[in-house]
Amino acid sequence: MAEAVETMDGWYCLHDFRVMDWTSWKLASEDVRQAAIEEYQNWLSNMEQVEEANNGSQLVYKIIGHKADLMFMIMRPTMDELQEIETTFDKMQIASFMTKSFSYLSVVELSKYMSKPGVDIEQKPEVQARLKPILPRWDYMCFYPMDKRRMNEDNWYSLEKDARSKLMYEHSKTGRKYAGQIKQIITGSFGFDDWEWGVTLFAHDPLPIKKLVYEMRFDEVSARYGEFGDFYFGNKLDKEAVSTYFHI
Ligand code: VOV
Repeated sequence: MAEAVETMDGWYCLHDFRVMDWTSWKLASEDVRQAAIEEYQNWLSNMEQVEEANNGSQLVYKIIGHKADLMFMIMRPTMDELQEIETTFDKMQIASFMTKSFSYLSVVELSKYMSKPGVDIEQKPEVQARLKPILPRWDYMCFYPMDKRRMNEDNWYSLEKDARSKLMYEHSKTGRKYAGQIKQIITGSFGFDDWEWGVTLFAHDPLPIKKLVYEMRFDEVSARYGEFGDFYFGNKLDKEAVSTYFHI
């Protein structure tokens, strides 16, 4: 039996996708729309305070295409907080103009493939900062879930740890070429959701995301073992731009 790699786990994470019912929104009175926007902005302000206190982080993206209109990426120290945030949001006026199209539940995960035996890197400040990240305010975001294949000869989970480490090292070399252009957050979802990992990529420009994902397809770990779900791509929706976004 192959040995599992140890993981370090940080904040819990919910990717929550909503579709806006623009027809009902247009039919609502100006007063109802205004009240819904204000309630939503207050909610965002409360969430920002949590982030300022370093107790979580969140971002909202406008998704391009028909899979969703908005994506909320919310990170908190506990799963309970995520559940509470989701319920609070569902009870708000603005949510009655939205339907839920997809969600993804996971926890920030770093594996110990790259760490030296006998060295506990988990308490290092830079590792803690990656496990409990304040999300980058970068303009573009790409999210997709993925699995490692378990099929005939190509079974990631029966590969020896050393072989997996080598493949992950090659993977990291490709990733590092995009330093400064792309930030990645890998969240693990074994037992929490339908896929094994969530991949969230942030960039200042959309194109490096395409180039990185394409280049990685040729790394053995992706070419042989990668299975991918739906891709979501969006641009950031700041609190200051909320009124413009919802304006009719
Ligand atoms: C910005 C680029 C970038 C960089 C630098 C990078 C580096 C690294 C390192 C160093 C490590 C291992 C240690 C750790 O940190 O866990 C990982 C780990 C992982 N990655 Fe990665 N990855 C990137 C980017 C990156 C992308 C684009 C993808 C999607 C793959 C694709 O083909 O679409 C991905 C996936 C993963 C996954 C699923 C894991 C966990 C696998 C497991 O079996 O445990 N990743 N990754």
